[in-house]
Order: sequence, then structure tokens, then C-alpha cells
Amino acid sequence: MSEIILKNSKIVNKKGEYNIKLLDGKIAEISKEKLYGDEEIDIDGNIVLPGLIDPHVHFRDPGLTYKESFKTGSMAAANGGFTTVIDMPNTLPPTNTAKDFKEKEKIAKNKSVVNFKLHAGVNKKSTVKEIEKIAKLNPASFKIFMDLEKDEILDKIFNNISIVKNNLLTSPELNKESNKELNKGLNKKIIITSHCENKSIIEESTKKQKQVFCIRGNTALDYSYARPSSSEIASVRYAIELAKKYSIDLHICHISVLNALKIVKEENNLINKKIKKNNINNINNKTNKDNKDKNNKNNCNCGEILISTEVTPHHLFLDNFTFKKYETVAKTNPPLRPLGENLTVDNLKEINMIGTDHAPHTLEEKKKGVWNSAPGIPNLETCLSLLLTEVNKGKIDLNLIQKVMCENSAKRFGLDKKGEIRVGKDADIVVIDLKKEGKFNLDEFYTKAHYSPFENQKYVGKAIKTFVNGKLIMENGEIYN
Ligand SMILES: NC(=O)N[C@@H](CC(=O)O)C(=O)O
Ligand SMILES: [Zn+2]
Ligand SMILES: [Zn+2]
Repeated sequence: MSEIILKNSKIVNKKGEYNIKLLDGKIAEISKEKLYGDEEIDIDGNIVLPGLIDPHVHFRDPGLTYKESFKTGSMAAANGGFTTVIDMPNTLPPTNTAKDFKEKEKIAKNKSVVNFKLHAGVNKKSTVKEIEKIAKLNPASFKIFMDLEKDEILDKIFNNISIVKNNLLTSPELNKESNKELNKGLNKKIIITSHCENKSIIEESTKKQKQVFCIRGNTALDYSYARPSSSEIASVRYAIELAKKYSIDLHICHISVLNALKIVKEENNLINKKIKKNNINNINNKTNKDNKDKNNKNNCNCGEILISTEVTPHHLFLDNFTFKKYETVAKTNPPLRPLGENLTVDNLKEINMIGTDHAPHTLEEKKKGVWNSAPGIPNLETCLSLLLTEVNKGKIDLNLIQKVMCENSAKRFGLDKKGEIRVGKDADIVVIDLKKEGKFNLDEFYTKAHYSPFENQKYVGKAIKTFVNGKLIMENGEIYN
């Protein structure tokens, strides 16, 4: 493969301009001195960020490709500066079995223009045996739609996953040094990703909102009251309770309520305190082997779980007033929240990562009335520019963007070679023009979804080049394939 030199690049947190050599899909050298290669690309003093990682996309492939395919979805990703996406399991069929998981991997390999990883699906029908089979395929996580199941069922699902986790940890077959492939799945922590909304609260509130219809008819705004903030808060509490009960890492996706975030923060503080205390105990007991073993057993991960959070651009930038203008086009789960209950960019530093929840549907499916319209907003091609606009306003800095859109998702989902501009890391890079101004124009997008509550909104700052595995695949909105 040829050596490409990215000339005159600015790197976040570093002074001056650098030359970056890309070779064999890796970052081979970074230097202020002139570097030589087969091809030079002038970055013109623009900023290079690690390729963005989206931990939450719905590419609808297989089965629902009329909404999006791995091809169009990944092109939209590249256009938005993303070089890795993690796809959700709710396709047709869903990736709830090892067979369907492998099938989707094949599809993605054939069609995707960016790197990918898959979340596995799990529901009340998933057996321990099937979950174990999928776990060995190294999914990013197991995704649970908590809004679709009753609490007792959710307990059973968490329990089944914890049985698999313990089986894997103790399996002599998998612990063999020689069994590298399987070990990969074993060494990776099992994570549950949860969509947190409480089913029974939604059902009750929806019934109430539908009764309002008899008095004044329903508007899209009613959808946000049919799935109230209290439903997310209750569900976040329960997910944490189950994660602690079964000692499993939890990733809460598309968090949308300020008080839900507070609960996670408090919980993580308690966990950190416990870890510190256990560490001190372990040091104190160091000389006494029996005690030490006993302590380690007692620790057994209990309390040592990690709870992470993810937020969408629409929950950061919009509140439920948006329904007035965009009606059901802005319908999504969890819904856009009332002002005061919602999250804003001011909260971003307390959230681990941004997941776009790119959830494309056809315009027809989006316009079937308040209750029957499909929930979901496409975001891959608006996300970065929305955030860069905030950088230009002085509300956030590029360092934070690098953390929540690159570093943190890489660390959380086992993408060790990604998320940083450093020698030895994968040559996944996005070049941004921080001053480029424009308006979101749906006709310039690659996603099949032809709607957005950000349509025609002005932005300042845009991805102008995307490199995937050392290859330039997007330049000024054009995809090379
Ligand atoms: N976010 C949504 O409103 N919809 C998602 C499902 C989901 O993430 O809950 C979809 O698949 O369309
Ligand atoms: Zn969801
Ligand atoms: Zn989603």
C-alpha cells in the first residue's frame, strides 16, 4: 500500500502544524519535519480529529433496506466524518441469534464503506445457549429494549446474560492460551446496552393522552407526554439495580432527562468510592494471603461495574417545542423533552459519548399521525456540524468533541486501535474545516431518510475529508469508493 502524507495538519491539544504519514492502514509517523511518501495531501492548516465513532446506528440491513442499507448508511457516516459505526440489532431478522449475527456481519463486510461493529440483540426468548454463542462472536454489547418488556422479564434477561458471563469466565476451553479467537470474546467485558423507558408507565400515560383526543384532538406534542421523563427515570433506576444485582457493565443509550443523568452520576460516585475502599482493604491485607483471597472473592466484581451514558444530538439541541414546527418528523424514542427536564450541550461534559441514534424511516412512515408514525431521526450527516457550531460559539471545545465522539466510545467498546491520533493507531481520520458555513440541505445527504428537524438550519464547521484505514473515502461531500 502507498504511503500518504497529510501535510500541515493541526492536532487537538498540540501546538503548531504536523505532517502525518499513513501506511498500511495505520498512522506510521507524526512529525513537524517534512515527511516523504508516495502521495501528499495538503490539509491546509485544518484540524484533524480521530475518525468519529458512532456507537448507535440503525442501518436496517437486512430486511428493511427500503429505509436504509449498510451501503447508504455507511456513506452517510463517511459524509458526516464517521469512520466506525456500531449497528443496532433491530433489523429483519433481528441479530438475536449467532446465525443472524454472522449473516449481518457478512452483509456489512460487503457493503460498508466505513468500519463497523455490531450490537447483539437479546429478548425474552433468548436462551443461555444462544446468548453464549453470540458472546463468542464478540458483539459490542447486548442491547435490551427495556421499553418493550415487563420488569420480571428484564430481570430474567439480565440473569441469563450474567450466567453466560460467568460460564465464559470459568470455561477452561476458553481460558486456553492457544484459543486466541475465542479468547477475544472472553477477555472483552460483557456489556448490556439499554434503551431506558418503563413499559407500564408508557402504557398508562399513552392511555391518558389518547383520552385528551376526545376533548381537543392530539398533536405531536402529546407524544412527549405519553412517554414522560418519569418513565425514563424509573427505567434507568431499574437498569442500574439489575446491573448491580448481576454484576454486569451497563451502557445507557440515548439518555434524555437531566434527572436520569443525575442518578447515573450519583451511582458512579458510589461505585468509585467502593472501588477505592476495596483497593485500600486489599493493600492492608496484602501480607495475609488468606485474607487477600477472601477479599478478592468478596469483590467478585460486585460494585465494580461501570455505567456509561450516551446522548443523541437531537436530545442535546431540541426540546419538545420542536413538535410544533416539525410535528411527527421530530417523533423519536425517547421523545424530545420539555424545557427544564431536557439535557443541553452544557451537560455534555458529564456524558461519556455521543451516539447519533441514526434511525431512518421513509417520509411516508413518518407522517402517519401522532400514534402511528415511526419514531426515529437520521443524524449522521448533521451531528458533527451541530457540535462544531457550538465550538464556534465558544460553548464547548474540540477536546470535548474528541472525547465524546472518538476516545470514549473506542475505550468502552473495545476498539483499542481507534479513537486517537497517535503512531500505531488505525489511520481513521476526519479533517474538519472549522470555519466552513452552510445550511443543512437534505439533497446533499446520502441517507435514504429524507427528513430532519435540523433541515435548513445554519451551521459553522464541517467534515471535509474522511480517511478510513488510510484511504481517502470522502472529500467535500463526495464519496470515493
Ligand atoms: N430511536 C427511535 O425512535 N427508534 C429506533 C429504535 C430505538 O433506538 O429505540 C428505530 O429503530 O427506529
Ligand atoms: Zn432506543
Ligand atoms: Zn436506537
